[in-house]
Amino acid sequence: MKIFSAAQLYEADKTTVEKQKITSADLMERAGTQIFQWLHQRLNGAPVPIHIFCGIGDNGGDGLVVGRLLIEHGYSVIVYVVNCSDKRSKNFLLNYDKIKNVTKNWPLLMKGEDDFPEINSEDIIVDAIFGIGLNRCPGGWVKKLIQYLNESKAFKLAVDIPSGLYSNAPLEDKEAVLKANHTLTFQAPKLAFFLPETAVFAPSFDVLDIGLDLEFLHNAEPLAQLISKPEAQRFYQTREKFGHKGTYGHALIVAGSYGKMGAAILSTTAAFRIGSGMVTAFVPKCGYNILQTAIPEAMVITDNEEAFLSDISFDFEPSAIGVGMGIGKNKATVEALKKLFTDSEIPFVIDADALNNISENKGLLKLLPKHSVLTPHPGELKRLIGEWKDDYDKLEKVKKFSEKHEVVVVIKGAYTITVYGDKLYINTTGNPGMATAGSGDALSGVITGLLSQGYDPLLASVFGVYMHGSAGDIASEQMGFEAVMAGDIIDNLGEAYLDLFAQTEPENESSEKN
Ligand SMILES: NC(=O)C1=CN([C@@H]2O[C@H](COP(=O)(O)OP(=O)(O)OC[C@H]3O[C@@H](n4cnc5c(N)ncnc54)[C@H](O)[C@@H]3O)[C@@H](O)[C@H]2O)[C@@H](O)CC1
Ligand SMILES: Nc1ncnc2c1ncn2[C@@H]1O[C@H](COP(=O)(O)OP(=O)(O)O)[C@@H](O)[C@H]1O
Ligand SMILES: [K+]
Repeated sequence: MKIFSAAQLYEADKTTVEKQKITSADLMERAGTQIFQWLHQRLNGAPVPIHIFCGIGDNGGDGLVVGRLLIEHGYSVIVYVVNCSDKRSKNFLLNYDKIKNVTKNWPLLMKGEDDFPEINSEDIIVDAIFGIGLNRCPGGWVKKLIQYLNESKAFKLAVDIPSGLYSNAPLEDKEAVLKANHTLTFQAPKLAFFLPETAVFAPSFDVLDIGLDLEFLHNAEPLAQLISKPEAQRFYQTREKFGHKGTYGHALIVAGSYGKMGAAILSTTAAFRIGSGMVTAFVPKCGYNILQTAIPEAMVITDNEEAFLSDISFDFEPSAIGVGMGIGKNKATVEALKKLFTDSEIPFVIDADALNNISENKGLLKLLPKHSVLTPHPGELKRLIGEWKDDYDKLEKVKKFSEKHEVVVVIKGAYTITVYGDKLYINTTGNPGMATAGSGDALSGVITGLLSQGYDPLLASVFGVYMHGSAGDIASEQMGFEAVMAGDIIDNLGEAYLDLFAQTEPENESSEKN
């Protein structure tokens, strides 16, 4: 699914009105109707008080449509107009008149703090104050209203985007944004929903299709691509009936040091589980027995040193190399990395201490084979590219870094973002159960294993991140977030493959009605 900027959505809006020969008010009616249906399906006529806060733009107009439809269906609704400006939009005014036709009273005009209503914790708040047209940070009593609503325990449903959040620009004041419980967003998710500083305001969302022009949306260059199951299914490369272990490549995992041999075990196992034909682990001497015992399927080559890596030499040609997990920062290891990068031409997956060693010896970057994959968590990324002002600044810096060094950068996190040149791919799988030691080692093994099978570096990254998160989701469903360990993510990679093409249960009839 594509993520568009606010400007693109306004364009899509305009094109749709022209091509479908409808008015912008018709489009607003569609949008408001979708929100109404979402609520109606869930509330099924329940007499719960619904407080709808409408701004004076088209987001407010949507709120008025929702209010009118709810009132027509007998719900208990109070509509407020957050009267922060005289410049009411045309479609706001049209729907302001229309709502008067279905209710005896005009909506309540709010002009300041004295007008803040009492809201009970069982009530529902619909936030239609500001949408993607926000052009400055909410201040004064409107900011106070947002804070007042945030303090309420009532369920908060945001229309299109939580008020105070820019769809694709940095946060100015985190005290002036509505903390929605759920957001119903029109046509396409907004970039702000996926970035750490702003995602907290939209922790869950549904995308409502309001029928914007498909041709426009198809041709528009998105800000980012969202990677869900349909995209992952397209990336999957079928296993051949007559394939043999050589067909699926020979991955080399260069990992481990004294006390951190687990990292090597996790990456090696993950490379196997994602489908690598053969995997060799290159470890310090102290890891020999450990690896051979833990993973009989793997071949093991050892360094001359007992406790760390000092000379990474091997006499075969791997189809992919994953390096860095638990290797430490010994001087000899830095030299070994220099030689490894210089001698190899195939793309690497570079993780953990290999990244930290690069950060401290930036010259190493120039030696990386083109299209290598770097998998930093936020701390490693900071060491690599320096501090950033906000999430948007971070993305711009990573894009430049990716372009300059011709590498794929996987920014790990709750929504892992893969960056290649100026393209962004945002992953949708994964959960807080994966915030556990070694889950990153599992990911680097997964991506190395996919590279070894012939997935190109960008695909291996985007598909690998999806599969890793999906395996984590399956593990969490089975055992709960807290109990998940990195090994459980790896153990469920097979289930993640099965899930990729599993038939979903048909919805039962009653939930289809309405
Ligand atoms: N573009 C589309 O595809 C569609 C948009 N629709 C709705 O239209 C919304 C966008 O509507 P608008 O462009 O009218 O903009 P908004 O309704 O988001 O709000 C902008 C209005 O509030 C004012 N404003 C902005 N920031 C303010 C602040 N901090 N303090 C006080 N006033 C402020 C602006 O000057 C403007 O009048 C969308 O979010 C969506 O809800 C839907 O009705 C239908 C389709
Ligand atoms: N809250 C979360 N939601 C989704 N995925 C997460 C979450 N926390 C961590 N992860 C994933 O788990 C992995 C953690 O990697 P990393 O921090 O390198 O761990 P380690 O260094 O312990 O191996 C990443 O792939 C990250 O995206
Ligand atoms: K809103």
